[in-house]
Amino acid sequence: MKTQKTILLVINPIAGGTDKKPIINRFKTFVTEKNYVAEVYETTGEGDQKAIKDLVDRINPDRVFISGGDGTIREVADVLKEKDIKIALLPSGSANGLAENLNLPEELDEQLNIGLADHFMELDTIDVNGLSCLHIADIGVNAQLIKNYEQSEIRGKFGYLLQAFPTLVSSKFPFEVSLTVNGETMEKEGILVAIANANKFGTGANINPQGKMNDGKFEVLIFKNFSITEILKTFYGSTNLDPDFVEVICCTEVELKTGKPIALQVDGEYLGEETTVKASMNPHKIAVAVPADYKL
Ligand SMILES: Nc1ncnc2c1ncn2[C@@H]1O[C@H](COP(=O)(O)OP(=O)(O)OP(=O)(O)O)[C@@H](O)[C@H]1O
Repeated sequence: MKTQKTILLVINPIAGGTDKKPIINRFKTFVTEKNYVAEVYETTGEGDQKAIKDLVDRINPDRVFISGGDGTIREVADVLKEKDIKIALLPSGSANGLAENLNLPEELDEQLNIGLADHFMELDTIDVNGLSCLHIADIGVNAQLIKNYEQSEIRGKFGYLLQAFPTLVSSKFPFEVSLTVNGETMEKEGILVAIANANKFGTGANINPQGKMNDGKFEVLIFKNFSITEILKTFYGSTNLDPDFVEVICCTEVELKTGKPIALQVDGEYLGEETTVKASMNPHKIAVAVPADYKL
């Protein structure tokens, strides 16, 4: 008798503030009908990486489905680093940045079909202060916004919106930053410095139109000021942002130093205030399931 392969679902029950039972139940039925064994791990927020690692070592899944926001994807990718296990996404966070960049459909069954099919992208991973980053890390206003959101009671997109105003009037911005990139050190001033593997934030704003998630490089984007016109352009996916608003440097390694501690976020998760951020391209890539018509 042929041994059945196992598909693991790692799911964050609190992501996006929605009930996850429908996703878990549908996942179980769907993969069982396709003759796989379904295994589910629900994150607890404590010691998940160790627990997932132990589970993966024990059950040796054929691939791992991840349901949550980018924070959950990042944590699982960290565990699977150096293991040759493919991942698939069932987005359920409040802002699903990575899924937005991969053009994943909204419908759960379509996502499950893509996850079980054989179209993959070898996604770059960046090390940011020792953590894996698949999507976008940044210091400045966006990270501050995520911090304020995480401390608030309201989840979901509305929660982000509510935090926008107090964040934008904070006295911390703009800040001075020294960047060492491509063998050169430069002094800049900005409101946000992003280290971007992907193009878009989870809100859909296309901050890095030139970025490719599988080219072995990332972009450093220095947003210099608040320009409503340019911010709106990012929302409409313009590939033509004004250099007075954002400066873009393509590289494989960067060091950022700020005079005062500035909020840092990696893939949607606030990581505290830092004065130094080091990022470098990790030689390890992770295969992620993409729609058949996804253009690499
Ligand atoms: N059961 C749980 N209880 C509390 N926190 C949890 C639990 N499981 C995971 N977490 C925490 O959730 C965070 C990751 O959240 P994730 O990014 O997946 O969702 P989100 O914040 O709703 O979505 P997004 O990042 O798209 O805004 C991590 O900090 C993790 O420790």
